[in-house]
Amino acid sequence: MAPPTNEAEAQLSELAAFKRTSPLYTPEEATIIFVLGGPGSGKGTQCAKIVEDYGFKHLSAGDLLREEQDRPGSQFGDMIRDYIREGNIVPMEVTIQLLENSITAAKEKEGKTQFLIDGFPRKMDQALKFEEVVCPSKFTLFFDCPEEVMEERLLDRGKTSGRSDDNIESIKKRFKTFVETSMPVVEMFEKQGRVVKLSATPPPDKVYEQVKVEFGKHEIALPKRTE
Ligand SMILES: Nc1ncnc2c1ncn2[C@@H]1O[C@H](COP(=O)(O)OP(=O)(O)OP(=O)(O)O)[C@@H](O)[C@H]1O
Ligand SMILES: O=c1ccn([C@@H]2O[C@H](COP(=O)(O)O)[C@@H](O)[C@H]2O)c(=O)[nH]1
Repeated sequence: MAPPTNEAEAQLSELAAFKRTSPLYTPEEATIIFVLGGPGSGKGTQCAKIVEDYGFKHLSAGDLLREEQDRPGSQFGDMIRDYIREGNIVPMEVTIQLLENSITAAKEKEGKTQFLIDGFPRKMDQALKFEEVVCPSKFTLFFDCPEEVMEERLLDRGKTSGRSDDNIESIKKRFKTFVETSMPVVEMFEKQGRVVKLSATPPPDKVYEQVKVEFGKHEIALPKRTE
């Protein structure tokens, strides 16, 4: 077990986003789509397709946390490693600050205005705080998938992914966290009429066809090709 967890956790309230009381960006300045679904439901696979066609910036909360975990000198590295291995949700301050930094960088350096936030928010406090201090979301794309399908996909991915949590023990913990901690977030957004729910069981191209239909309904247009 990594020792500096408490020390790292004690630093969290010092992060810049948490000193604000209103969102950094308006929905006109940044179109935010949250992408949720159980572990292995195919969020990353669909995000890659959306990026190719629609030009969104894809920000995976899990990838950002893994990068921070491996960044030399990170004060949060050991803490993140423990949370991920146990399938738990890293304290929201870290994840929100990483997402905010990436959104700002993509806006300033790449001129991006549309963002897919993949695998986030996974816990109620993250959902509320992100919309309060970073930007309100447009809607949540939710990929619905049975556990047995997700388990088979993750075990298969685990043969080559090198991920510390693509093993049966961590997968079971991640499913539990998803049901107990993340589904209430989806249910809250659903009550607000802000969820687009799709079946993630068909093959990737079939799932993507549903995504495109829903994007059309929500007036998310394909960029005009110049050539
Ligand atoms: N519709 C699908 N049908 C079959 N296999 C799929 C489908 N979508 C994704 N996969 C495969 O399942 C595995 C998990 O997909 P992916 O990484 O996109 O899921 P994820 O929801 O982003 O997972 P995680 O939350 O664990 O990061 C990958 O190996 C991927 O190739
Ligand atoms: O908002 C988040 C998102 C992710 N985590 C942790 O990362 C792992 C892996 O996430 P993937 O989306 O499957 O790549 C997840 O199990 C959590 O431990 C998080 O803490 N907060």
